[in-house]
Amino acid sequence: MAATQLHIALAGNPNCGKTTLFNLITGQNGYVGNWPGVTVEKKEAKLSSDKNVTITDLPGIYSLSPYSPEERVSRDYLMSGEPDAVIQLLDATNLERNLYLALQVIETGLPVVVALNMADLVERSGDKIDTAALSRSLGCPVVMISALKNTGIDELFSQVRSVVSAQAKKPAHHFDSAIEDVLDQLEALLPSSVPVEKRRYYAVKLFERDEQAQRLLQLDSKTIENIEEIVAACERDCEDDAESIITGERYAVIAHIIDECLRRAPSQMSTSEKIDRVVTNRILGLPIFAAIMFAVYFLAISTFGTSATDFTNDQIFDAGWFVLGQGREAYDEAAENYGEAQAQIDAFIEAADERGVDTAAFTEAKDAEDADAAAAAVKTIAADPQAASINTTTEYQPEDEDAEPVELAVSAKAAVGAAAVEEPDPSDFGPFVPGIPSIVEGWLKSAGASDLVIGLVNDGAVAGVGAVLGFIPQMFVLFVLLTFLEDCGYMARVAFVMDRVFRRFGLSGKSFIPMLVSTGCGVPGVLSTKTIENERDRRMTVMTTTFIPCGAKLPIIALLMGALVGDNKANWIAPLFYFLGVIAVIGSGIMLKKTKIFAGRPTPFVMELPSYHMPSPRSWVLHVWERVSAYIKKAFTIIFASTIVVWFLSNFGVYEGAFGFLPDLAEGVDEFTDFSILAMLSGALGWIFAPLGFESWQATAMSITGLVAKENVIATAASILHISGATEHDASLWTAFGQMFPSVGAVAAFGAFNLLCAPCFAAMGTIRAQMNSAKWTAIALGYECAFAWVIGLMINQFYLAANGVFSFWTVVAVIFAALILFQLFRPMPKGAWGEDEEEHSHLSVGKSAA
Ligand SMILES: Nc1nc2c(ncn2[C@@H]2O[C@H](COP(=O)(O)OP(=O)(O)OP(=O)(O)O)[C@@H](O)[C@H]2O)c(=O)[nH]1
Ligand SMILES: [Mg+2]
Repeated sequence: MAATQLHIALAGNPNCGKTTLFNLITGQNGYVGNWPGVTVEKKEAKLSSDKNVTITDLPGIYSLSPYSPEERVSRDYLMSGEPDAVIQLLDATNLERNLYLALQVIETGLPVVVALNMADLVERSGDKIDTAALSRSLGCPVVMISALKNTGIDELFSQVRSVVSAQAKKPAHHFDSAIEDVLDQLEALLPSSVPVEKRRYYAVKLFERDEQAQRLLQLDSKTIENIEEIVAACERDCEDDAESIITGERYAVIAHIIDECLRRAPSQMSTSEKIDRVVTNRILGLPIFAAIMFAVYFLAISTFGTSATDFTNDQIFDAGWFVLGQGREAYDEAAENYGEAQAQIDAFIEAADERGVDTAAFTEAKDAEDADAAAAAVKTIAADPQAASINTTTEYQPEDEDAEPVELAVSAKAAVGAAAVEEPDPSDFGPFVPGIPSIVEGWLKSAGASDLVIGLVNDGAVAGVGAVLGFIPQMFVLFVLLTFLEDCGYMARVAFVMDRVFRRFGLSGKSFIPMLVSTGCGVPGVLSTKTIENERDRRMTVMTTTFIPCGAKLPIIALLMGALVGDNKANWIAPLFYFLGVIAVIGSGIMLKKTKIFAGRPTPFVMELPSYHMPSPRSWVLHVWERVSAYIKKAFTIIFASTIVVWFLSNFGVYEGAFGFLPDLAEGVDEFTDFSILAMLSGALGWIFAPLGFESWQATAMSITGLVAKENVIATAASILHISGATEHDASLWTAFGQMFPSVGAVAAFGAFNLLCAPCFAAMGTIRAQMNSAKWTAIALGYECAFAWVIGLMINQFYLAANGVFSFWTVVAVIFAALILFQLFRPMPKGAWGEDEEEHSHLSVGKSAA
């Protein structure tokens, strides 16, 4: 190929594999999902094998007469004059439907190569396609390919190159001769500036009364009148409207082509159809979906994922760990002995102090962490006659909270013995890997860093970012499972099943696709609402779709579960938070649809169900990696920056009239963070959350930083807990987190609020762009926050009421509950659905292979 720049467009029906092909030939990583409407914006990239060729992946469309925004994107690009050639991709397992668009694209007069994708599936089904005959009928090259299995791609590009350099041609297919005559008349009326190969396209468009084409051609009023007369005459003859006439003609051409080029294998019920019988079953469909999502969240959060996350949080990002199990046991025993010894000494010193013995030397040595000096001081104190007569006992609670407390002797003799017990060093007990904080602290100390810097790095950055990274294993499991469900084709069925539910309250299954995407991330979720033509439905979907827990909310769920149920008990709670999101969407849908602003019939929902297939390992891995890496990137950028800010805000503050670094300023005060700027700022907002049971400044701070990015909820928790030293006494982040709240009800309310309130900055920006109106953005975010607050209020107040605590807020909660129930169950207001007949959704199953 010469060094000229070539632009090639990838056009085709939704879900025919355009993005898969695009990724294959450009090395990009665009979003592939096994349901229609994945790509909603065009995307460009250079061909890997030839940088002079630019490929444009277009949103899938059914026709060139645009109805929805993404159909417009595709048509405008095709007609912009930019593409030098079009690869018209067809799902070869579903030729009829796909040929409809192909004919229109061929009519545009652009150089077209038809690529029949999914060759592998066709072969498996036993169907035979005569590509030579098809090429003759369509008047352009036809190539069998498989984007997934990478076959036929070289042949495809050699054909593309030859059509680009060949003479432009008029389309080869013809309509009924009466219609062709009319089209000829219209062609004759076109300005001479329209090139010969585009004349038929514009003739057809004028026949269809396409406004855009009329405007583009800048016809004078005389010609327009003329055209109208010709079209109207034809309509009278055919007793049909112009658009339907053309549609009918195209289908007649298609029927003829299919007859000639396709030999079907004897039909039998395919495996796909058998599976669909069960999973889209009227009664079983929903319970199956619920069970599957339950399993997904259970597996991700409660099983493998949890132990891995515990490990990262409590070992890697905390104390460190033993490579061998025996080391751990021996170390634990030694640590227990040491703990007992310390308890004996402390009790002894306290008793001695009470008897007036001077214990200052010991306190000093202990503060200086000088073990030898402390031991020596104990000996000196034990020698004092006042102390020598001490003889009592003390109780010691081992680390393991379930273990019985131990009774220990407290006497001079015991203390001297205890002073000889050395603090165990993990490295003496076999291979030990220190945790990141202690490694970092070592480095910083040796570099002469101050306490402030060590605190900033360890309690701020390492604790915060580490806590977020700690959830990667869970995130990984979640995305592996979700990607599988999306790619194998199951999720497309769920959209169909949900359509039946949504339709009841006037939304269509189309609104479910954005929810599906939002399970990964709300940003593409909100973007994918573009496929919803009805503006009211689109706005409502934008408003509610981020209720679905995205990947970044998963750590919140995991943390909540830990705090709510502790270790391994009732760990089936986690999946419920996913359903909280689903219920919030459905409930909001029902309530909003009964308001004037959103009333209206659901848009008809037509969706092709793709055949089931095993996802290709490459796209599976890529997809999971894409999502996990975005999460990691966020941890090191926005979360990192946020934790630094949180650290400063929680370490600096005013204590006894002076402003400064609190650990120095308020030395010896345990809860010094209470005097921090963060505590002041968040405390001022605490009243908002008081009725929800979490007015503490810590919980408020977490909720607010969560608005920047949801990961911040845990990053901030980890940071605050490390600064205040809470996790040092307590092995796990979970328990320490739970202790920040007055009750289980408050923890649940906190979770509900943070999962349902306005999403992160990125998603809010997307909502703004999608709504394209400041007013609607405010309505959307306001609704989300208010809804979240009300749900949180009800959870906390009803929990309190169940425990016999009533207040003014109990009444408010009851009123809200009554209002919600009223709005949910009152009948649809009269006239809200308009006059027209009820429309039904259609299910059409693509011809499928096993
Ligand atoms: N068996 C098989 N599956 C394929 C092939 N090409 C694509 N697929 C699958 O078809 C599904 C849809 O692929 P996409 O590339 O997302 O389709 P698209 O045309 O970009 O869809 P939209 O963006 O919705 O218009 C995915 O599950 C792919 O893995 C193929 O050659 N063989
Ligand atoms: Mg796509």
